[in-house]
Amino acid sequence: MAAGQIGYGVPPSLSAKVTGSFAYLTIRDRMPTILTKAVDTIHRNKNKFFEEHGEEGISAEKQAISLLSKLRNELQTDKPLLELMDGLSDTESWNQYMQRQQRQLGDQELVSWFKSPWLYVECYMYRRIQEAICPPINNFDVFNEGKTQSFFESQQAVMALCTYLGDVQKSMEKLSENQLSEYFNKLLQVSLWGNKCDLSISAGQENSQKASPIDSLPSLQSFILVNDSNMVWLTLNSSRRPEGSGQKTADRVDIVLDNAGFELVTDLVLADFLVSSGLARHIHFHGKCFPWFVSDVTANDFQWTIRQTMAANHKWMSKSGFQWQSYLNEGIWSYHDHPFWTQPHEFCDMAADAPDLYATLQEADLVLFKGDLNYRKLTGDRAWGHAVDFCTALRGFEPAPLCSLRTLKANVQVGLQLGQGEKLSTEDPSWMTNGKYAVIQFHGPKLE
Ligand SMILES: O=P(O)(O)OC[C@H]1O[C@](O)(CO)[C@@H](O)[C@@H]1O
Ligand SMILES: [Mn+2]
Repeated sequence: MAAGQIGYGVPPSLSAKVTGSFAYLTIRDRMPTILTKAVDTIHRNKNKFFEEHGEEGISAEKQAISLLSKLRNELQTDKPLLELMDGLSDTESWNQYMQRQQRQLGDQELVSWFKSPWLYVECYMYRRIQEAICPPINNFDVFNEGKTQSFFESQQAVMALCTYLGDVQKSMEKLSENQLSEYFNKLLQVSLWGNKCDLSISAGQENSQKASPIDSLPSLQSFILVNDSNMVWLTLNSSRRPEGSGQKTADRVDIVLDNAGFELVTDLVLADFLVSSGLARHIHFHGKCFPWFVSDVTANDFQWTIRQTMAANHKWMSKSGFQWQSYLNEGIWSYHDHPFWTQPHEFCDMAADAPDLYATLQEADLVLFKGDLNYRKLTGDRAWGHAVDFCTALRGFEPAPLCSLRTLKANVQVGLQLGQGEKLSTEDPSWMTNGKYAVIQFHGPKLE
């Protein structure tokens, strides 16, 4: 059976069919709010569109507002999903996926917002936003304000983090293996908790990081439900080859990014540490090729964040920014944005639907997946039991040793101890969706 097909023991996809479920509340409440904010943002930029594009900019603004309002009405009245008509490079793939969804539903009911898988319709909404914003304003990122605000309002935390990185790097040569792994664990957890800052769960409410990210780690420790940091450390060390050993030396870690703003800075700091400590020789970053889930990183966000860090009036921030830019110039770091990351597929379909991307990930020694949406795609956004193995939920998706760094914002979680989920539900009924808990969840060869 092909990976991803419904087979024995594969539970159903989360959907809004379950009234009152988190999927239902997201589609009924949060997604329309995101569309309303998008309409408001476009309206507020009307003059900008006129200045840049004259009358054409105004008519594109009017069209975007009308299409987004129509989209919101379709969503709120559970209309059938519509084929995309914008003829972009991924249009055909999206329309084929819709036909695949329709085949799974059969001809009794049409693919629609409250009946089809939540993962699919939420991704589809962001692709319809892209369709609504036509030339000449098609490069306008309707979520840009929120992403830049998150960065500006996290400056204290960014400065503290870059200062910490600078201090660690000053003594890097003298660090023992234990000290190195200590710093690694700290910066891995900073990147993990950076994922709390995402705008789609807050439907765009500000979410900047105020306190020092290092100082808050001890108080957050008990909220990490699965901590496979040791497996990540062993994987990195097993893939490291002594210089000149003639063995594979291109140690490569891929980071599948999530949110811009503070979270992206935590990922850049972690990546800098991996390279400057010698734990990895190359980092491949994977971002989104158009604005996605409100706060996800696009190429523009990636470049903007590095430029802002370089330009900071703070010694360690600007030092970090220049170091990051030179990693990019030297090819030690590289940024990629394959269309698959902005499509609705579960990751167990990647080998079949994006074999080129799967082959790329297979070249990595470790792939870090940031955030909740990536976790939902890793597990197919299905109603697995909490004690089901992560490996089972991956359903054959294993291009390389991988680790999810995720704060829980959707009600799918696997790989827990027997009874752990039930215990959490009594202690904190919204534990899967309130963003307070997190996992560092690894899948790969067992190493001693
Ligand atoms: O940015 P992250 O961590 O992927 O979080 C996005 C999550 O927020 C939500 O929009 C909240 O429902 C989820 O649908 C989505 O998985
Ligand atoms: Mn996100």
